[in-house]
Amino acid sequence: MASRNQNKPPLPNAPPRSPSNKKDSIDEVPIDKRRKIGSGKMVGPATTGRTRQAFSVVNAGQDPAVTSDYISNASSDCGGIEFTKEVVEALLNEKMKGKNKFDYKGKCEQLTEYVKKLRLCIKWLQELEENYLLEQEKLRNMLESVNIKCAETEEQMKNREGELNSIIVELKKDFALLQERFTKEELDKLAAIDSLKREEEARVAVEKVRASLAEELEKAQHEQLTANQKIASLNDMYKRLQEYNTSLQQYNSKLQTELATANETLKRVEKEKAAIVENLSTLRGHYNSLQDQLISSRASRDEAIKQKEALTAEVGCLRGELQQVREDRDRQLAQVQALTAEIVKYEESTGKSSAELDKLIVKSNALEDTCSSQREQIQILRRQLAAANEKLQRADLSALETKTEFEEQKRVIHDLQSHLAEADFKIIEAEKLRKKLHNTILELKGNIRVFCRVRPLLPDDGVGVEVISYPTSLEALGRGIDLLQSGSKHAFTFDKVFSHDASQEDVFVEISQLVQSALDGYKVCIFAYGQTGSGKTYTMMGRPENAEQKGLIPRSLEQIFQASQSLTAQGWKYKMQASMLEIYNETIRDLLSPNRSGPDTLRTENGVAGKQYAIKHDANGNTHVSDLTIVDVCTIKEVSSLLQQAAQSRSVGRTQMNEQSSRSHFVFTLRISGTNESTEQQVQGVLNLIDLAGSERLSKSGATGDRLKETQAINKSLSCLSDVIFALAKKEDHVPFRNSKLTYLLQPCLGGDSKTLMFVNISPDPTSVGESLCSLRFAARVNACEIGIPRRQANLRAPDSRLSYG
Ligand SMILES: Nc1ncnc2c1ncn2[C@@H]1O[C@H](COP(=O)(O)OP(=O)(O)OP(=O)(O)O)[C@@H](O)[C@H]1O
Repeated sequence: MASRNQNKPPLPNAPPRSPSNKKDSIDEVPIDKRRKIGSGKMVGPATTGRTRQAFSVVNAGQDPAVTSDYISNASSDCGGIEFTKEVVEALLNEKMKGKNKFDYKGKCEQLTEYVKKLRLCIKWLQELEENYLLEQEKLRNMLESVNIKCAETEEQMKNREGELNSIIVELKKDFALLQERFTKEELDKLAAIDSLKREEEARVAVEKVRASLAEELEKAQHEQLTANQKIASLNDMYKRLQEYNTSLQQYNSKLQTELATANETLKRVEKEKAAIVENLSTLRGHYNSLQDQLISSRASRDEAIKQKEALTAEVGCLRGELQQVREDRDRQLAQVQALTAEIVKYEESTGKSSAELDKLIVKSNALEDTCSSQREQIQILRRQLAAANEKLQRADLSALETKTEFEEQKRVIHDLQSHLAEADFKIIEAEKLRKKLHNTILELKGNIRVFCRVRPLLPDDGVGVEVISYPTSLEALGRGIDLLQSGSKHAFTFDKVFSHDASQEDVFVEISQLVQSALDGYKVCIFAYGQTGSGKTYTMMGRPENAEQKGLIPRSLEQIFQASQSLTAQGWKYKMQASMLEIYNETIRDLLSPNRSGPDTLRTENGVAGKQYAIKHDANGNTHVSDLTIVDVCTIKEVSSLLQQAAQSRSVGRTQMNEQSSRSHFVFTLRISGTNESTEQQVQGVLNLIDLAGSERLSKSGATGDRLKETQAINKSLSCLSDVIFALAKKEDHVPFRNSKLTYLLQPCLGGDSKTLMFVNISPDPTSVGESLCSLRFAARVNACEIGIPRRQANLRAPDSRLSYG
């Protein structure tokens, strides 16, 4: 009985079987074969196939009589009979009781009944045991399979655990590395923030200096203007004074000549007067002598009269002597007569002389009058001359003053000019610093930079009002552009705006630093966007055969080769690899493939037969195009000939908008690897120069057939580009880079850590104003896009490191 019990289901007092904690092993046991085990209850096994007997629940501690009744009521083949421990124990403890000690018959009947019950019980137990054995067998099988599974799972778990452990170890390592990097990045970030702050401060200071300089410049310009005006007015006055001076000098010389002639006349008149005076004096002398003679004659007459009287008296007395006296008298009389005649004559001549004298006196008076009037005139002239001389002196003085003032002004102007030159120099320096700071800020901000270039009007362009203007305010100078469309003005500001008169050199100067950074290990991407015929190819490629009209690509390459050459002195050695491709109708074409002979070469959908040009980006953000021809280049000459080869292979066509329209996106890539033997440094830069195909309206392009297909493909890829830009600008989680070959190829430039610059080319043609507005709006969106912060690919050279891209 004890050995049998081993295979029996647990009795109510036995400890319940621990349920399996493996869910799957429980699940594997069919529901109808599961049993409930509870205290005080015995649940029979479910039937195993043959009979399906439900176990009923029997209460423990049942009365033996009840048990007996119960058993007696049971059917004879024990079907449906269930025994409990108590029933069995009651059955085993049952005593045969007769009516009396000798009631053997009754006892015998009881015994028979008891044996029957025992048989029934044994049969039930045997069945039960059988069932249990079967079930045990099944359970064992199940247990085995579960064990196998368990072992397998355990094995798997062990393997997984191993894997997980190794992953955990790697993750821990990564974590440590990341933490290290994170702290480094944090430190870098802090340093960058610090330097940004410092640069911000410096920028503010520079802005202040610039503002004060601008103010000073303005003041200086104002001063210069007023000085110029003053100089002009002084010059004017000086001129007028000089004219006045010359007229005065002329007048003076005229007066001098007049004075000379007047002097001459005066001299002549004085001479005449002197002669007349002399004459007069001689006449006067003569007159005086005549007067004297007359007086003496009168005296002698008086004497004679006296003598006559004396003689007459004497006549009386001296009659003898009378005759003589008469004769004397007659003689005397004759003499008197003669003298009288002479006196008369003299008197006549004296009268004549006095008339002449009077005349002469009148003449002299007139001459004296003339003389005095001339003297007066001379005095007046002298006074005038003195005044003129004074004036002249004053004029000379003022001229001298003006001259000194002029010299002073000249000196001031010179000072101002040197100040201006200094200010200009300072402004240029400040502008350089501003640009550098601006670049740094942009680098820290991680924005795509946008330069706008407006091409000049071409003979084929439409005529009308000028639609493009440039603001002149200080903050928008050189950075703003205004577009006029149907009377309303749209203002845009970019990092730089080049007007139609900007030369290729002017444009290159602005990007040369960016190109240089490719040599320093940055990924640089410059692409030109714009309506067809707006000058993208001119900007990127230009006319390489003409030194002045060379575009950015040849100029950038020249700079890179020159700079790499000059860096050899510092121990740098560079290796350059060039590749060129075009995306035409969503298909990549290798422009340097030796199998290509020209644009019309027969190609498969994917380019040259058998080649799969698939784009892939690696973890470092480097782009690889499988099967693409990559050429090692050492000189600018080599690259130039490759560019020529590519230009010949490129798909171009004639459209209504452009004679030589690019029908594909052209991508030039230069990979630069630099190693410094002395410092063990390594840098890996990439320069991507991209000339996009021009956007155009189908209605305007007038395209049909293949051209229409091309135009649709171009517009689709450009619309994918704008979708990407919009998603980036909105910082959406999903950016649809994979929607076109162009956007997928540009993914590291648009969403990565490269330095990216976009040229938006604009046509000034009034009929293209709609397209220009679209381009400018798109460019403004691009300018607002944040990409990653440019990262330099530089490291210390590992002992066996090699170039890893190609
Ligand atoms: N800055 C400029 N100075 C002088 N000529 C220019 C300038 N920009 C463009 N052009 C002239 O304008 C015409 C169109 O320019 P270009 O072919 O570069 O345009 P595009 O934008 O590349 O057009 P597409 O997208 O159709 O290829 C050319 O004849 C070019 O020489």
